[in-house]
Amino acid sequence: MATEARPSETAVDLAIEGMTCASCANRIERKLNKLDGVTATVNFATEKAHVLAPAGTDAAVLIDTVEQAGYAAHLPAPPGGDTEDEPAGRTHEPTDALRRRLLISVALTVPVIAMAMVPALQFDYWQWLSLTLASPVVVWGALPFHRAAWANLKHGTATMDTLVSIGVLAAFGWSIYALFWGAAGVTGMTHPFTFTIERMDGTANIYLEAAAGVTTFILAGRYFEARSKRQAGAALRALLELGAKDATVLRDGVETLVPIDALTVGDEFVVRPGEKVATDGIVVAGRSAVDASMLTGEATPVEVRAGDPVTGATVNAGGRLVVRATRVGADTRLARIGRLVEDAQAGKAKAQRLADRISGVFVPIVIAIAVGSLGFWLGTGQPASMALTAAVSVLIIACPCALGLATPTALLVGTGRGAQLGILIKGPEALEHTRAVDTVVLDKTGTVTTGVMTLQAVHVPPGETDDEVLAVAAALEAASEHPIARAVVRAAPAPVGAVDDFAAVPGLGVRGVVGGRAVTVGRPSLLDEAAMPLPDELRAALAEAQHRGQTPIAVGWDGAARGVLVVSDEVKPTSCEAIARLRDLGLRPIMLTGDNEHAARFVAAQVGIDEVIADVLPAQKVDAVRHLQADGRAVAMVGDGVNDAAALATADLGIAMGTGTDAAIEAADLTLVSGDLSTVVDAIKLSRRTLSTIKANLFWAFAYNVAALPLAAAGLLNPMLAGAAMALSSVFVVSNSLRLRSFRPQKGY
Ligand SMILES: Nc1ncnc2c1ncn2[C@@H]1O[C@H](COP(=O)(O)OP(=O)(O)OP(=O)(O)O)[C@@H](O)[C@H]1O
Repeated sequence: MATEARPSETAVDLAIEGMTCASCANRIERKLNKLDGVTATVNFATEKAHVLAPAGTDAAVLIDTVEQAGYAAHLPAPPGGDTEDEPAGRTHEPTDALRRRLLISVALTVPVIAMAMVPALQFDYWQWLSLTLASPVVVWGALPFHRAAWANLKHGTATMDTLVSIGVLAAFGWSIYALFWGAAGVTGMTHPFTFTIERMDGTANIYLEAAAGVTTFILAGRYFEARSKRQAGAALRALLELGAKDATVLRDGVETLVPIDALTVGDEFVVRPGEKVATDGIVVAGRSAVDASMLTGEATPVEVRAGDPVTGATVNAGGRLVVRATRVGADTRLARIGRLVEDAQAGKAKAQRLADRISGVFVPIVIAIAVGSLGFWLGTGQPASMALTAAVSVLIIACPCALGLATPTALLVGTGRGAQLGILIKGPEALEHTRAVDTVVLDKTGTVTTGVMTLQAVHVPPGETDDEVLAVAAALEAASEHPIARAVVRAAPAPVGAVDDFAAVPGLGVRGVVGGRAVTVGRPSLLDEAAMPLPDELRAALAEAQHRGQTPIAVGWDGAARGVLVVSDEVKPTSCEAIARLRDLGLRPIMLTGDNEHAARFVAAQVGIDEVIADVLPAQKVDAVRHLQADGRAVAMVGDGVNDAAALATADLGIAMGTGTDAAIEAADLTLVSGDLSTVVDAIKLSRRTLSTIKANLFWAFAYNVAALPLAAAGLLNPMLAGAAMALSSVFVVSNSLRLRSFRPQKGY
């Protein structure tokens, strides 16, 4: 997850060009971090740098620093703004150039390899034709590697490109020497492969097929890598491009089409059937069904009418709507989703940080091993050709490009696929957290239930009227965001007066002054505290409502309890199945709620949860999670409310409902856009699969390097085969990551 900027800092995102390997990202990161007060994360897969710099830092300084390191940087186009131009103009071009370079190199390399391998093709002096064909490949085909190696050299560093460049040039240089000054150019045939150690003058051997072959294989690896990287990023771009491009604004009854940027908060705009909702807002007129499947993966359109919120980029499936804009530009839900996904993709998993560090020290060590094996074989009296083969193979095989790609590509694809399904994964840490989870703690209201409460009954003692109690309670509750408060306000008979000195007591209720009366609404204990104990008949009504599984709240003012309001909500249609699926996954569901025990058990029984922790205050929710953790459980917490935020952050894995409060979403590791509980299972499964993909990638990339190095140093690997194997390992890692694209939720989409 990318770190948030503090007030004294600014966050700058830069698009970086010219990185060829993960160690380039490391270098840029180190350079930027050397600047005073700067913390930078550079991601090779997304080709972006996320920089936190002291407030007022000029982006030009950062760009300069990147350029000094030998790469190009520029400020990226704003998300949702020029996104159409950006991928078409910028990202395709380097891939096309790379493709041309690759195709020409392939055409020149095939005959070189064929001549070296098939004795029948070795006419007299064939080596000179080989040289003619291989030279452009080694010089021009491998130019990106040479250029990068040169830039590195100037800065006293070495990267993967250094290995490739030295390896290719060494093989080529040797061949030239052998042809012009040795015996290679005069005999009819040489044995190009050195699996067997030849005890003869090494100058009879040339390695042009190796030099050209390595270049071509690595170019191919880079090309496929670049292509896959683009494909992987496409999911996110598709998401950001979902937004409407213009809006039909309604001013003084006249409809005008304006570009989306011209829309401001408070504007009313028209959405005709089939059109996209321009931005987040509240319906002020009309009735329709809105299809939000592109954001939530939820196939069934949702009914909306005046007063209901709608999200930008969703599609109006029914009638004409007039919507008042509440959020525009970077504040919209779509923009926020985009940022969350991008942040997630920019993050680095712990394992990857280790891989980055290793590849940082790896290159010099490899060069040392290469020089060492060259010296060793020469010292033991082997022909120079054999010693050179070993050294070049070491250089080629060691390039741990696959290592650098292991995490970013899997994250890119996994989080991209998640975004399509309405599962927002905050970063690699979130993935690591899903691994061990064995217990899922679920908040009740808004998570297992719809969170839309309705007033069921009003009980008043003699001398009070239902309407008055309700009206006074509603006046106070109008200032609260709680689902209970909304139910009371909705049910109130007439508009009621304003409230002064409003105070919410989390998990207990609300207090304030309405029309000169000091009013308290909430749990009976809150009224007890205010010396307004409930009379017996109200206590009886309260107990009865609780037994029915409902939520009663007490109302009192001026020193006396005035009534009991009973509210309840319904279980979400998908909750029951979701709990069953959580159990299938081996997870233990527990309900944790601030509501009364009876109401909690009533709901729990409907969805198949048998463990209930009820009557907990918001602060105690954290304690409950800690308790479970102290028992050795790895806890996932699913919640939606402000009162859940601390528990979400405390849990090993916090999962927020996208329909919930911002506080909950900020605190969570995963956000489920749809607010559908059954997505929890998919989210855990997708996260686990992404994590295991990362691990498999890292394992294979590492195992390959570790296993192949000694073989190469022993002179048992031909440089060309080393090049092919190296390229294949990168391609393997990237395609393994791409398999995450096929992740399918169990059902319902
Ligand atoms: N605005 C309010 N008006 C009336 N009662 C309230 C209000 N806020 C809280 N309460 C009382 O406090 C109790 C606990 O509230 P809290 O917000 O902690 O949990 P909840 O949201 O109802 O349930 P959950 O923890 O499952 O989300 C409620 O059941 C209610 O009795």
